[in-house]
Amino acid sequence: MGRGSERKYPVNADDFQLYEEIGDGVSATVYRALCVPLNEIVAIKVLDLEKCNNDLDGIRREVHTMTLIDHPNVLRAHCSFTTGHSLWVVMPYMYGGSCLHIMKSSFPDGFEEAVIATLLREVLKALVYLHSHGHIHRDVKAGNILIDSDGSVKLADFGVTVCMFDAGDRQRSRNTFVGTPCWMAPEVMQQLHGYDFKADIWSFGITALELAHGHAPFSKYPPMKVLLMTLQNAPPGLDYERDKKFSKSFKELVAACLVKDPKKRPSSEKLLKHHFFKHARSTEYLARSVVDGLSPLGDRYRMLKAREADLLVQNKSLYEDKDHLSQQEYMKGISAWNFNLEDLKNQAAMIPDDDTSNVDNQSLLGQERDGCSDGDSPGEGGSPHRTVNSEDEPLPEDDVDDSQDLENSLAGFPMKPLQALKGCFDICEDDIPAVSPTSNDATQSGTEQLSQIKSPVAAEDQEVEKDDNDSSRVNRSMSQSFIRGPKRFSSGSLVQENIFSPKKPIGDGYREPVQARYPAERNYSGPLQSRQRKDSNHSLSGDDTSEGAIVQRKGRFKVTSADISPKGPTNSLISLNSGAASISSAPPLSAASVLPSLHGILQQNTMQKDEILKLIKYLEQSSANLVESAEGGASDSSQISSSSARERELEVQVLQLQQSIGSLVEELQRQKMKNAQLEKKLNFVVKKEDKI
Ligand SMILES: Nc1ncnc2c1ncn2[C@@H]1O[C@H](COP(=O)(O)OP(=O)(O)OP(=O)(O)O)[C@@H](O)[C@H]1O
Repeated sequence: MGRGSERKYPVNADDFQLYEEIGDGVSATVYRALCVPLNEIVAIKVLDLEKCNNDLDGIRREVHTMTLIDHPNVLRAHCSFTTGHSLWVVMPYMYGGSCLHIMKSSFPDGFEEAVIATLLREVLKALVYLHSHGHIHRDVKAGNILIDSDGSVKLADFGVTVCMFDAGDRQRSRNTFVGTPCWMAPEVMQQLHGYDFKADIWSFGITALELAHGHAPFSKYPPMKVLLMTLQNAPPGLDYERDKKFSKSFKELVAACLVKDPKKRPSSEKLLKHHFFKHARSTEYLARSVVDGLSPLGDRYRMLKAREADLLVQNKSLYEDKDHLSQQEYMKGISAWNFNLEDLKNQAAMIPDDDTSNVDNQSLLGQERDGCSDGDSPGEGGSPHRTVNSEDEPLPEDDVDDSQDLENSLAGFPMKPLQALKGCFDICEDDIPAVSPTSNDATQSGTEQLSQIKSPVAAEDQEVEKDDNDSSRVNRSMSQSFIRGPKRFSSGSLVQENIFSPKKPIGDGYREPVQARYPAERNYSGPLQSRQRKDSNHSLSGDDTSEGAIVQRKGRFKVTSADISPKGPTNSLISLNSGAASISSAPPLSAASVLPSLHGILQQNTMQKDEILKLIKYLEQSSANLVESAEGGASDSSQISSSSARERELEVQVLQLQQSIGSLVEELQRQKMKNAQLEKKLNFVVKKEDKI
């Protein structure tokens, strides 16, 4: 090994003096070290080969790639060698360490825009280089963006880099499932059609949010949930209200990257020309504004480790008797790039029913581990308490509480919560389009719909938790809506908002107060569907966001061409409710502008119908299981006394489920009617257009 640089680096451990630890990852520990013969400070990544021997190929690939690359923004290995059971990879020492560590220690709420623009420009240069040489990085994130004392930026960690030009046939699409879930593109999660370098563009967009907020969207959640949220929710983005301090062009850049359809994402080359990078400065600026004043990397790393350990101790009592598998699952999934959906699902199936609080507590720890400053963030740290409470007894605000995890929502469900979750996975995995009413680029989302049906009082109660729980709503819309009976039908992307609470006014009347309460200074990322809708900048301009150009505005909502993806627009419910009326009342609309959105709506409608049918089936099955288990329980005399309360509970739940099914059937019929109406309108517009 060792076609490193001009200098000849020794390939013997004795020639290096290891100093303090400066980082660790899933597979390795990184040390600051002295290369004695060259009298040069280096970083050495020490990989325990015994631990990684199931992925020796991956390691070889990483090291090989690291020694071949030659770009100022890509971290290149000087040399590597094995010693004992370890592989040592000798690299340039980057004084500032990773952006993740810098944020954790000094910028918990993220960086200012000029810094972000500069960092991202440098990372993008690295990506342009890698992509043009046939590499997908596959692990773009703040933890892999290293800064040196002079402000130079390098993209590191080729543990998951893969060459697209394998086997001479320039294979452009991969079928392996690798990546860190929060940063992972939906197509990588789906494992359906493989993925290409556009997966890096998604991760790049997530990294942009991470740098802006101090943590990645969904980072507080366990991997299973991250998967669900990424697949089901509208893509995360910068919010018009909450992210006021950021420019329109930044919002556009993020929106351009975080489009679920990889084909619609710009290439790294195109992205580099985005006008957002006019905000970028020189790398000396980074040195001055970010690196200067930082304590030595080793000290910072030690401090962070200590904080992490404290947090673990603090939270230990909350989960120590709980299921350890779940902890492992969380830790592994969040931080590992060897991420296996099947494993995850198997693990999920093994988590016992009462694991609800566990997951949340782990999330707290995990986010600390993974660089999420949620411990400092109001609202986000609150979830463990809530969860613990909700396990014993539902909180009064549970009716409208969106902060609970999907697992929590399922806790009251008679069938095993994680079994139910597994069901969700199956739906997601096999039939993503059908379960993704909140598909691409939502301009109005489940989150918002949810907020529409919240009572004002509830909205007030929930104000503090709103930000960090946006992300869970769409997911939970399904579980909550169907599990807790009509009273709790808080809707979401799937179910028409007024169906479960027909007397409640919908629309701005309820939305406004909630939105007005966003504390402007809070910085959370998350799916932020409502933010996207509110963000009128979202895709207003910018050559790189052409797919997001506005096709049509409907009241407060806009339909963008990006919405007109094969998956249809995600503001479907509002569109469904108002679409027919607005077509006839909007005089300047041309068929050309309306048609695509109508097609989208129709498609969406059909998908919703399918989804509802699936859920009905699912609920019917669950309901049958319930009855069975209730009967089974009754026949077992030894359990009679202890299970009578449970039986009553089950009966209530059966009733609720039946009501839910009834409501769903109604909803289905209503949607069918709407569908028919829309079809009529569509035909009418088409005919009109043909005549013209
Ligand atoms: N050359 C370097 N100079 C300074 N710090 C470094 C260097 N390389 C790595 N680090 C620090 O060590 C941390 C762990 O890096 P490493 O690439 O080994 O992680 P990993 O095992 O690949 O982890 P992950 O899977 O989470 O990416 C980085 O986040 C960074 O803070």
